[in-house]
Amino acid sequence: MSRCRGAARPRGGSISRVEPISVLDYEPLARERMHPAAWAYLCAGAEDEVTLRENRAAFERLRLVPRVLRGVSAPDLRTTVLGTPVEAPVLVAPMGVHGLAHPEGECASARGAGEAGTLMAVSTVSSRSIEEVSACATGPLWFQLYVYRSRGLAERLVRRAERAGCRALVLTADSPRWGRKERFLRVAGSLPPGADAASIDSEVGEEDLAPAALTWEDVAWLRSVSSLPVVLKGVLHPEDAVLAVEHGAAGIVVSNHGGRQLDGAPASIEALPAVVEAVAGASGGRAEVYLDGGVRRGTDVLKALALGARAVFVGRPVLWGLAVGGAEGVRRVLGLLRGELEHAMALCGQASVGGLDPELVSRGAR
Ligand SMILES: Cc1cc2nc3c(=O)[nH]c(=O)nc-3n(C[C@H](O)[C@H](O)[C@H](O)COP(=O)(O)O)c2cc1C
Ligand SMILES: CCCCCCC(=O)C(=O)O
Repeated sequence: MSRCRGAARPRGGSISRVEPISVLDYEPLARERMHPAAWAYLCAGAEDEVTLRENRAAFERLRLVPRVLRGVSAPDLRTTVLGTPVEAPVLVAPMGVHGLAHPEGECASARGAGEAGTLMAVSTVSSRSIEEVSACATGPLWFQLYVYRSRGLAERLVRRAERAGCRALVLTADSPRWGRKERFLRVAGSLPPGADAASIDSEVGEEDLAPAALTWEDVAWLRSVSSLPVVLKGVLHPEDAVLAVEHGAAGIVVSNHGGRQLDGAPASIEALPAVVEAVAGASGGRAEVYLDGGVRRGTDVLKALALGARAVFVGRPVLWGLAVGGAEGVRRVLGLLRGELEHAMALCGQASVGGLDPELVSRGAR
């Protein structure tokens, strides 16, 4: 399969001659610019990519039921995430090795995110070190932590993230081992140049880089070694959401890792309502719930917000924008999503992202 998703798009390069008008227009343009192995890695889901496809299909099954005559002309998209103001509830997901998409890697992505008025989560396996990214960034950063078998490495990374000014730690919980990205394995045995992991390359030898099988005690451990808020990423079961709150998580990302870990896991948007309900019960609304996976349209963002997400993270489209236009491409991708969200809110009669109701979303025709 040549594309990251199944939907029909214009073929034959015709779209590449005009300015992209939607996020999805960036996908074929990015593919033209990237090494085939890098492209396969970026696109890949795990195994048969059932969950990867389902992330999109589940959004497409949902309907928005607009309210009318509400006098909404300029919806307010501004919000906060763990107290940090953002221009819109559309954040940059932690993704490794941005250097596969652009030589400036995460430095360009962080500039693009900042210029779009939002925050970026920097991956443990970023191509540029957390110090370099922080030096380039024009907006707030969070740091995504993979805990390897060496806990000493994890603690050193946390210290570096703190010194670099990151405002939260995102602990990825869905990766006790790496998902099998067969689409990538079929075309390449290894990643092409650009796939450095600068923050950790300087720290360890290969033998330390196996992921650890974490337990809930590790969440408590992370909280004990840092005063930064901890966000748990990769939660799909409501009981895990409750445990996350009980172990002190300030936020939860409902995520199946963009379909890259357990194939057959539910779509994130399907899992969201039960997690939102569980977190509301367990934390009285203090913990924030975010979503990622398959967000490609402003209407997807609106559906997720209406179903209780405080914000969404966007993954692959940010790398498409990065490949096509560096920092400016990232800014434009985020700007397109923001513009579409604003448009959808106006058409749905919604004045602000704070006042959305699950009633806005329906599973079928009314
Ligand atoms: C190329 C690539 C690299 C990723 N690297 C990481 C990572 O280092 N840490 C992590 O927690 N998630 C990682 N993810 C998962 C994203 O954070 C996010 O969950 C996912 O991309 C969201 O789905 P979307 O791409 O459909 O928007 C990666 C995803 C991709 C596509
Ligand atoms: C050997 C490095 C694997 C990094 C995994 C990054 C990730 O979470 C993803 O690609 O997905």
